[in-house]
Amino acid sequence: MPNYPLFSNCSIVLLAGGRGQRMGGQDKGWVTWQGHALIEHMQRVVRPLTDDLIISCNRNHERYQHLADQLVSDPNQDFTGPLIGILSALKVARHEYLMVLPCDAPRIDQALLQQLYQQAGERPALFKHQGHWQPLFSIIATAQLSALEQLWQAGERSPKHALLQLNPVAIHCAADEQRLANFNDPSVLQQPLLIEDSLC
Ligand SMILES: Nc1nc2c(ncn2[C@@H]2O[C@H](COP(=O)(O)OP(=O)(O)OP(=O)(O)O)[C@@H](O)[C@H]2O)c(=O)[nH]1
Ligand SMILES: [Mg+2]
Repeated sequence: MPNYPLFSNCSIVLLAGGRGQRMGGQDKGWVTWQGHALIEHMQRVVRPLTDDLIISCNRNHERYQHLADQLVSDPNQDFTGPLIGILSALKVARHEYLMVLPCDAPRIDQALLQQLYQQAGERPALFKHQGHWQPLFSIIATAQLSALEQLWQAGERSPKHALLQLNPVAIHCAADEQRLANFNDPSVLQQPLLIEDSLC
């Protein structure tokens, strides 16, 4: 029997606080794909990994509460982007590290997240795919909160630019990596499961 949680010193935040404009203004976490909400796909993968699962959301709090250990919400209604969700999660995270994930990447799996976890350290670690940093697939020491807050106070709103200020470690992905795929608009909801995917 494995010991749960599998990542012993790591909180995880699922970012679900966006406007979902490209999904017609829907709360993306509750958009259904293959019979389950996107947030349910994500929660199924990460639930065994942590005993501190945080969901950053601005709507449907009661529904999200059933899936998480803690909820955070943005301090205002402006949808200033995911960096505010990351900051809010860093403030309440109970562990030394915070793994950051979006709510709309239902192809992720534990093997991919293990790669991220293995790079946990003083410097943030981020996936890099086809030359592009993926700041919403990252792991950050909670001790970096004050540095990120200073950047926020100075007007920074981009998670990528903020994390790049902290000299991050890149985790390079294969060019054909599918597991980081974001579901941004309704057209992708028609995509089938990959052959190796399985849903409990
Ligand atoms: N807390 C918080 N999270 C956000 C905010 N904006 C985006 N996110 C989250 O960041 C991730 C990436 O954002 P997008 O893929 O652009 O999602 P979105 O902003 O809801 O969708 P669009 O309105 O179509 O851009 C998603 O998991 C969002 O839920 C925000 O203002 N606050
Ligand atoms: Mg957006």
